[in-house]
Formats: sequence, C-alpha cells, structure tokens
Amino acid sequence: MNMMKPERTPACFLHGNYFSRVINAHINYHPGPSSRAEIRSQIVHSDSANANTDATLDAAIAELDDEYKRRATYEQRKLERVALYASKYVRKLHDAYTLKPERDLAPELVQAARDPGILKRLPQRVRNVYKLPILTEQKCTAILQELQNFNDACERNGWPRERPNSMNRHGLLLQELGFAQEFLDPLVAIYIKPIAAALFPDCGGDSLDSFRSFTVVYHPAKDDDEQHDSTLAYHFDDSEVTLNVNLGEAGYEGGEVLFGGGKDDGHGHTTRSAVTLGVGEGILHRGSHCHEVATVTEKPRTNLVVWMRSEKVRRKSCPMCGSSTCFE
Ligand SMILES: O=C(O)CCC(=O)C(=O)O
Ligand SMILES: [Fe+2]
Repeated sequence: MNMMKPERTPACFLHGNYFSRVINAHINYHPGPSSRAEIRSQIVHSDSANANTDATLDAAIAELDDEYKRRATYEQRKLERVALYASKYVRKLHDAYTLKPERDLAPELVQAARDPGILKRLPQRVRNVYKLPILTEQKCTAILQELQNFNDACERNGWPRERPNSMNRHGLLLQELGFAQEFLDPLVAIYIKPIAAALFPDCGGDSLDSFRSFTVVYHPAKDDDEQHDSTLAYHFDDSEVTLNVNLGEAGYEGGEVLFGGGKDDGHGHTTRSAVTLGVGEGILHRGSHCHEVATVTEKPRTNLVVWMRSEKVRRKSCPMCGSSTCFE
C-alpha cells in the first residue's frame, strides 16, 4: 500500500537555487561563458558583495560546476543506486523499516494525530514551530544502527551514496533505502498529515501528498572538514511543511535549530529563536520558515528530516522559484 505519491523533482532543479559555500549564498547557475556575470549580478546587492573578487568567483564556479554535474546526472544515478541497494544490500534490523505504532511512536504523537487541537492549545516556545515527541528511543536506535550497517556496507563495497541536498553533505536519502513503503509513508499519511492539516492549512498542510526524506549528520566543530559538517547555513526548505526529528545521540551539545523569519518577510531576519531536540523529539514547521543549525560542539547529532509537499500548492507556485510551470 503506497499512501503517498512518489517524490517529484521541480523543473528548476537543474539551474535554480544552488548553495555556494564559497560565497555563502543561494544563487541560480548556468555553466558556461556567462556564468561569472550571472553570479556577480546575484551577489552584488547581497551580504556577499565583498566576495566579488576574481579568486572567489573562480572558486565559486568550480564548486557550482560540480553541483551542476551532480544535478544533470541526478535521475539516472538515482535509478542505478536504488537498483544496486535493492539487489545487493542485506538488511540487518528489519524493525527499522516498518511502523508498529505501540513500539515506534511516542504516545503524544498518537494523541495529537487524533486531536490536533491539543498542539494549538500548548504554549509555543517559538511562534509557528510545534515541538512534540515523535519516535520512541528504541525506534531511533534501530534506525541509527541500520543506517550504520548500510554505511559500513557502502564503505566495504565502494557503493555510491548521494548527499541529501546541496547544503547537507552528510546523511542518507531514506526513500532510496526502502524506508518509505512500510515506515515513512504510513507515518506521514496516518499521523503527521492530520496534524499538519490543522496547524498549517494556509500553506498546503491540508493537501500534503508526497515527501522527500533524509538524515542529516553533524559532528563537533573540531572535526569540521570535507568528511563532516558541524553546522547548517540559514535557509528555507523545499517543502510546504517540514518534520524534523532528532535520532540521537543523547548528550550532543550545540546543534539548536535557530528560526528567523518567513522567506517572504524581506531582508530583516535579524533575530533567531532556538529549539533544542531530545532523542525522538521533533518539530513541525512551515518549509518557508527560515532556519539554520547552530554549531555542534559535543558528540555527533543525527536528525531525520521529512520535507512534505503538496502538488496542489506546487502547481500554483514552486517553492524554490515561484514558477507555476515547474510541476506541469
Ligand atoms: O539539522 C536540522 O535540525 C535541520 C536540517 C534542515 O534544516 C534541513 O535539512 O532542511
Ligand atoms: Fe531545513
């Protein structure tokens, strides 16, 4: 039973909304002779204006060209990975892939799905961000152990893995590993959708029909190198509503999710409100609610992120580029 539709990639994916670490900005990118002018025209009025030197532009173009190659071959490589994992990977913890509500779900989530009004009545520490227990510790541990087993198999066999998105370098795309059918699909369809419909009807929370799900992994700042991320820059999500659940490990420090303004609120995003998540706890927020992750200073932190989407909303306006033609 597949209760949610397959994930769809917007037409703007090939050229739109690249994240450049070098200039710390999101920009559109077309490789070729006019790429330098294209980048300049986009950063000249932004905070990154001081990055407008030849050396910085060269470094940014190298980085953006790599990202362009990743995107241009994305669909083909995805098909190959899914076929490879399905035929070669031997699952270890089968419980990680299924949903048994009494074993896996926090009672607070089950109750909120029955009566979403509860969440509206609770005091919110950060406006429009709803925090509640989602998964049991046992479920979080099973998922983490299974992902570790999968990563070990990839290392041993030299199998390819894809980064979750252009900002997060480390983590795994959970649908490619088979976590959707019996775990994430029912989790979203039965438990999260009624809550999102009650909390966020204005932005498509009442018509969610697909999602993209991945883990994000951060290590303490001292380990920050190509192998690790310790933080995540300010952004909005490619979602109508996002579910973000901490999987562990207990006792990480830093790593608060810091919320600012809505993506259409202009440039005055000067203040941030912090949310810290314990193991199994999650937040629901609008995808357009901008946020970043504070530097992790102790122990690794792994979160499960579900970017939930509504085709109805996307046919009117793509959240990444605003066009009405990206999902035709
Ligand atoms: O790590 C987190 O808590 C947030 C991740 C996030 O914002 C994202 O992947 O969109
Ligand atoms: Fe995000």
